[in-house]
Amino acid sequence: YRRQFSMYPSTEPFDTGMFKVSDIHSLYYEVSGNKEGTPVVFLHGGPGGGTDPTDRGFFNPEKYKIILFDQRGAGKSTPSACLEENTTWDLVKDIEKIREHLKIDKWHVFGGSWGSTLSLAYAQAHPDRVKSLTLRGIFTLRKSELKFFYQDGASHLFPEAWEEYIAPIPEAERKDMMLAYHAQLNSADEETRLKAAKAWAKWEMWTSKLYVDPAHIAHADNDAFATAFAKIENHYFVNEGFMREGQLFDKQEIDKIRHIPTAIVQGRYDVVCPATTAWNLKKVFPEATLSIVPDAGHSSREPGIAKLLVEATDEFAQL
Ligand SMILES: CNCC(=O)c1nnc(C(C)(C)C)o1
Repeated sequence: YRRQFSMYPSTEPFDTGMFKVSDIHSLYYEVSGNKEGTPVVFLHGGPGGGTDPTDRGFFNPEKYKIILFDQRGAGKSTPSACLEENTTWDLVKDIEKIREHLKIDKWHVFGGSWGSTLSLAYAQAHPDRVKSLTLRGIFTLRKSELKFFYQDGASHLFPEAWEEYIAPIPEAERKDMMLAYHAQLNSADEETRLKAAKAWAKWEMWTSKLYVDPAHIAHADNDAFATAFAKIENHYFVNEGFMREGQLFDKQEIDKIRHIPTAIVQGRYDVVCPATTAWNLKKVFPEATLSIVPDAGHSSREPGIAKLLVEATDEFAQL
């Protein structure tokens, strides 16, 4: 099955639930695959993107106990799109709370885009809990990365989509798009919030694949998804991920994880999280393997990216 489709079939979860992690937040989680298998936690992107049942397909269900959860305010977690007590470090604590709740000692960690950011932050905070790292579309929220995607960079490759992205923002405010969107995404006016959320989400869905995928773009038409995705992403980005610039590359941080078996998979034509960040990571973390997929953009569903991600998890399942 895998040889033909790269990814595994999604098997139904044998455990799902809502797990209270603070006075405000409860997280949706699910466990599928092999109850006695080696555990892996999937960290979704965005932030605020939420999980999809097909995300289980990156892992052999006969070998892995597969844990998916929706991060604070994302997907089925409640309250939806809530920005209170929602920072990188709250999420790192949540991952540990879920690990303890499920009585797991150590687990594999898998994350793409924002999920790669959170995977690195979690592993550097708790290296003794991480069996391996599978990372895709490396994103570390440095100013240059955010500027390229939201202010001046990807805009030169997708001019028609860029015009739609800037449309809700008055000309006078376009010199700082993230800040201008922050005002509209948090407006008291619901129509303003929703219009901005859809335009923000649509920009990312338009640019996530090498070949523009109308079905992917259609995700931005879902009010609840667009609102959570846009509000939470923008909140993290205007706060630069609640990290020092380049923190995840600091020598004392990287040295905590250089012993962990790590696979990096990066699309050559990823315009959301360009390859320069994956290259920067490889330079400070030479023990990690880096595969640059010649015919792929950002999405984990690009055929060349999905294939290498599954090859990595197949290999790590033996650890
Ligand atoms: C800048 N955000 C990139 C990211 O984490 C991301 N891009 N798409 C997603 C979803 C697939 C979760 C929608 O996440």
